[in-house]
Amino acid sequence: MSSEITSVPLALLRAADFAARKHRDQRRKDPVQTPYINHPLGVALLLAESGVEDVATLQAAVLHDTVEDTDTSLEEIEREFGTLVRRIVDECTDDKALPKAERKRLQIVNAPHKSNQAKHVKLADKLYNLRDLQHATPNGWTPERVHEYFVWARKVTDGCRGVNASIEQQLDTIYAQVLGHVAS
Ligand SMILES: Nc1nc2c(ncn2[C@@H]2O[C@H](COP(=O)(O)OP(=O)(O)O)[C@@H](OP(=O)(O)OP(=O)(O)O)[C@H]2O)c(=O)[nH]1
Ligand SMILES: [Mn+2]
Repeated sequence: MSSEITSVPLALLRAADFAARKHRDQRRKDPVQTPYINHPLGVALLLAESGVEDVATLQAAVLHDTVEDTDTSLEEIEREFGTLVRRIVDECTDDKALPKAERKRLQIVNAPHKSNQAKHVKLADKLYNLRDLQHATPNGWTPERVHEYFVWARKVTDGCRGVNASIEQQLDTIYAQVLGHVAS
């Protein structure tokens, strides 16, 4: 299926349908328990609004949390969407078997070595989550935890710089608002 020539709308809607089914029982951590699917769709929308037209990148954005947060395997992603989308999703997937602090550290260390496409997805993922944090505090998060997420996200996105001026500008605006100075 993945090797068939397909239309852009079909490719994107297949990814959206797949992700919606995989995330169907999940909610965001905000007080109103927004459906989880709003997040990956919003990440892909941020990319499209920032001029990204690469279909594999947009599909990977829609699918980026399926392997990390649902029963989806990378083999399944490859079967449905091909090897390129699989690679990008893989690059955006934390190893949940590792302790949380190690996962967070590895995101900072590994960011500069990721592909251009994965850097796009990671930048938009963080932008979406930081905007969420500005609108509502996730259930159970202290102000310190929220602040730490901003500080950590900046370190990850610093390692992804140089791929999309629009998203990086939007991130800098948030960092200036919240952390008081822009990234160098
Ligand atoms: N800001 C915010 N985040 C929420 C909300 N609901 C779910 N999340 C998710 O929580 C993750 C960030 O929370 P953490 O405590 O740092 O990470 P963890 O859930 O993976 O342990 C993000 O995962 P992620 O997308 O995989 O990204 P990341 O862990 O790589 O940052 C984000 O998508 C919400 O209401 N607001
Ligand atoms: Mn995400």
